[in-house]
Amino acid sequence: MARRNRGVTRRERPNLLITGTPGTGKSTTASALAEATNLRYICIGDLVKEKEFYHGWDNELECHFINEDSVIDELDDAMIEGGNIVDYHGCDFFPQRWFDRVVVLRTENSVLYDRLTNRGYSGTKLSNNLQCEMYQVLLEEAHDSYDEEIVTELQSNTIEDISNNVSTLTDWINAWQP
Ligand SMILES: Nc1ncnc2c1ncn2[C@@H]1O[C@H](COP(=O)(O)OP(=O)(O)O)[C@@H](O)[C@H]1O
Repeated sequence: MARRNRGVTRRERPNLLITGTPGTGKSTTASALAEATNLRYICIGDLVKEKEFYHGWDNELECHFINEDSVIDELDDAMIEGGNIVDYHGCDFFPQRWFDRVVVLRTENSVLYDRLTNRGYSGTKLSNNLQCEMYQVLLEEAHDSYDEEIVTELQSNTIEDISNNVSTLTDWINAWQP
C-alpha cells in the first residue's frame, strides 16, 4: 500500500526493473534478488507465455509480438502496491511511474556469445542479440524512457558480479523509505 510522506506518495516497497540483452543474467539476478529481499519476481516472458499475451510471430527476432496493453493491465495493481522485481529484455512500453529503479545488465560480447550459443541461439537470432549488446540498445532505451537518476548500469560477466550486484541492490531495497 502506498503512503504519503512529506507530501510525496511512495510505495511501501520499491519496484525494480532488471533489463538487458537476453543472456546478460536478468533471470539469475532478479530471482536471487527476490529471494534475498522477499520481493515478488515477475518474469514478463513467462507471464506472456502463461497468459498467451501475444499475437503473431516475429520471424526476424524469432519471438512472439507481445500484447503490451494486456501485460500492463495484468500487472498494474501489483505495481501500484509495490515490492516487485520485473525481468524483461525491453523497457520502453512500461509506464514510467511503475519503477523506482531500472537496472541494465551488461555483458562482454565474447562471454555473451558463449552463453547464447550454449542456449542454442545461432544465425540471425545470435547476431541480432550480440549486436543489441554491442550497440547498448537496452541501455539507451532505459536512458530514453526513465529519469537519469534511477537508471543503473551493472556488469554481469562473472558469478562474482552476480553476488556483488545482488548485494548492492539488496542494500538499496532494505534502505528504501516509504
Ligand atoms: N554474471 C554471470 N556470470 C556467469 N554466468 C552467468 C551470469 N549471468 C548469467 N549467467 C548464466 O548465463 C545464462 C543466462 O542467464 P539468464 O539469467 O537466463 O539470462 P537472461 O535472463 O538475461 O536471459 C545462465 O546459464 C546463467 O547461469
